Amino acid sequence: MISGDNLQRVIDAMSDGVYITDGHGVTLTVNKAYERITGIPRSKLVGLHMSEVVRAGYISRSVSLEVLKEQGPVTFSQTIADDHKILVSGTPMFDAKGRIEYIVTTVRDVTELLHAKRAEEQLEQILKLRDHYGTSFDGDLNNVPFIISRRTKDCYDLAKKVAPTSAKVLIQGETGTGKTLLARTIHQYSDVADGPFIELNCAAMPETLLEAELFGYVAGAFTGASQKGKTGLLEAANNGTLFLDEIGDLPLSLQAKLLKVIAENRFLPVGGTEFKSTNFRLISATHHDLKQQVAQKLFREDLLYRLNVVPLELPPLRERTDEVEALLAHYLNHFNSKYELDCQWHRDVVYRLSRYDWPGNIRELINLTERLVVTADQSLITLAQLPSELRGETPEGASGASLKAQVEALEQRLIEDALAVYGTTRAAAKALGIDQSTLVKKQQRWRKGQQTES
Ligand SMILES: Nc1ncnc2c1ncn2[C@@H]1O[C@H](COP(=O)(O)OP(=O)(O)OP(=O)(O)O)[C@@H](O)[C@H]1O
Repeated sequence: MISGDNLQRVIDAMSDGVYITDGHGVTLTVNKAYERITGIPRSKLVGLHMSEVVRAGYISRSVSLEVLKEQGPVTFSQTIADDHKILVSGTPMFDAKGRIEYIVTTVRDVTELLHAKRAEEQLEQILKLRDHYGTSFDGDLNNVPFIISRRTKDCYDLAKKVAPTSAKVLIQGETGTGKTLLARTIHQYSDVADGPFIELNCAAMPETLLEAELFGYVAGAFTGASQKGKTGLLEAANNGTLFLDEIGDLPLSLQAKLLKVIAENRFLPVGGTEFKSTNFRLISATHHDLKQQVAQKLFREDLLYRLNVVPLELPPLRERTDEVEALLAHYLNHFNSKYELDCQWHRDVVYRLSRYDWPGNIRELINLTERLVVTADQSLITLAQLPSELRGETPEGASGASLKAQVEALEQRLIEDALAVYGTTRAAAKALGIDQSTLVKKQQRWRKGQQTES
């Protein structure tokens, strides 16, 4: 049996707070951890009845009194000084006659645990965001063949040179020219390479959503906002890189807010009152001529100067024709192994494609290669398999079909091609200058047509 001083030494060695009363609720002792957690010295408590402890204002609620009332164990959580959250559990100890002899209460400070839980939740949220925004790149950068001509090499050389500095980089280039790949390269060669690479396409969503994604929001900031609030990308990119693609499409109101974030390294989440600090490497990209946008008052001049410390320009593929052959060879290999095929380019095809002007640039080349590989009837891909606009023929009018049918067929092909190049109905519709709903309706009509034919 442990008794007297030894019992006190034992409970003092415990990391949770311990509070012991007799069977009437009179304080017998507390341990050192209890004194530390609550800030109340033992000398002030010993001999006091729990109701007096409450009356004296040391605690707001006594678990021991509740144990006496319930004649059984009781647990609850409480907030004490400095916003500390404690978990209080009272357990009765009965004598041989079934009367409560002692009440032993343990007090655990769970503030740290809650912080850790909150941090865990935030981490989970950030990982989700990264999953959503950071994985469009498939594979390891080192495995990407940097198929680059002299002109593109200059651009990559400059990018690698400025990567270890904190200078802001603005990449200019048409869609599919490799802006994201270049931004990732800068990140990989930068001092924050171990941090996150967070990517946001500013043209992809409406203004309010864009603001919520970037700045995050506090719980209940607006109808439909999640209970927990949401970590914004500005915070998720902390100690890493934030890549803002299509920055030219950032609405003016958000341009002003972004400028402030860049100047102050802090921001207010939507609906929040407390600033959050953040520190990230900013890389932006656009296919627009931002100077022209400034002249049209669509883009803030002060923001342009901030972003454009190091301008990098990725030329369109039609100006890098010496890369086309290598790109065709590389992506043919890639899709051959992906689909376990053995397709080859006919040299006329390579010749023809080297002279094509690739409005969708490298992405169009990749999509075309995949399409040709998976639809090939034979291993040699010849000119006959190329879409007619790439073959350089004009088949329209030669088929004898009605004008309406021919227009429809042309429309269908243009939409299919745009989908192949841009990947989504929204982007394809935008490129073709039609509504997304119109494009989807047409697709549905064609699908129905196919079903009735078959
Ligand atoms: N030098 C290169 N060698 C091989 N593949 C490349 C090269 N540059 C880009 N690519 C590939 O081309 C595709 C398009 O590149 P990326 O997504 O970087 O273009 P982008 O300019 O960011 O396009 P968008 O403006 O539409 O977002 C990607 O699959 C990328 O891996």
